[in-house]
Amino acid sequence: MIDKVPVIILSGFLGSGKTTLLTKILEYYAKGRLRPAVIMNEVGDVNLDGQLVDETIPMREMLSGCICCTIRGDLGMEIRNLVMESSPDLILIEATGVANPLEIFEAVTEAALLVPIDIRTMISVVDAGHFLEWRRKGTGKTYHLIEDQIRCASLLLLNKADLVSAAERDESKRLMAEINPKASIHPTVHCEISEEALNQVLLENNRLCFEEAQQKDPCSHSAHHHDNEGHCEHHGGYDHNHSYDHVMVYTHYFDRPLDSTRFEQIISELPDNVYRAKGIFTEAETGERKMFQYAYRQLDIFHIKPQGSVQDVAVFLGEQFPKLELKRKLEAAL
Ligand SMILES: Nc1nc2c(ncn2[C@@H]2O[C@H](COP(=O)(O)OP(=O)(O)OP(=O)(O)O)[C@@H](O)[C@H]2O)c(=O)[nH]1
Repeated sequence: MIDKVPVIILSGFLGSGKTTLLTKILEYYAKGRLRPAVIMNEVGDVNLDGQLVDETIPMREMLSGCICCTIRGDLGMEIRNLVMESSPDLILIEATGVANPLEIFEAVTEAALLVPIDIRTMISVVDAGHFLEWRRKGTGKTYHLIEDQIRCASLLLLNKADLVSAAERDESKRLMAEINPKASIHPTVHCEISEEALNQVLLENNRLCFEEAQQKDPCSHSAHHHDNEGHCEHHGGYDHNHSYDHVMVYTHYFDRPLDSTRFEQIISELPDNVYRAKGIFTEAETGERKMFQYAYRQLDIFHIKPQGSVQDVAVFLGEQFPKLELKRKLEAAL
């Protein structure tokens, strides 16, 4: 009998901390001398998060679409190639922040027809402050998507606990437990989770939560478009009406170094409907390459030595934000 390669899916809304968690899990496996492989999926056409993963880790990038819908058909082949080329002990899939968890589960289940893999668990990372803000609104595709990401996980990280008060952290935890009473919930800062908790979830087979979620809600709110009469379209196709439809991506390439003060100013003035931005640029003052990460009004900029040749680029994700105005401002910062 062929041993099945365990698959762990990392889910969570844009900027919640999935890549941060991925790097922690990879460090944890390195200590145990296990050889993981990674599939990274991005809705934009560049993979910047791959820069944060050690180049010795076998990795496949799936860009310009979402593995749960537009590029779902390619997932099986990517996993198959990864398994054949590097025989990993396990595979970690980092989904896009706008991926519907039930559909990722279905996509990986389809891939299991091509290659001997076994979905082990889904871990969802939730940005504590962002979750509470959406919860207070209580409507919209984004909120329902975050709810689904919570509902389907067996382990929940209530991340960015440093950015909320103790009372808000407790409120988020209580609300998350209402949505998914079965998952264990760990408040974290930078996804620092105990090895004991990781061990438990990674060793056990925890597919239960998303199977239950699927039974409860076969037409999940976030995955399907409701037509004007309120009918829910049925599962079956995945090239239509997806949660990712409402998210806009703008990719801007820089052909020269940037004035970093002006750039920071532009980022600090981004409208609220830009949820996420990230990129690499060359700082005009020093000539250094810098990576920036912007999520939920927080900006981090740090020095980076890119692996391979990466062009200077910024990717913005959000809903209905003015692309042209942003383009004009970015050009003025060159
Ligand atoms: N203050 C704070 N920042 C955090 C924490 N966890 C992650 N971040 C920062 O949040 C930003 C986004 O983190 P990522 O790990 O890239 O998030 P992601 O979910 O992979 O984002 P996507 O690529 O958009 O899906 C980065 O700048 C992180 O350093 C945390 O607990 N506290």
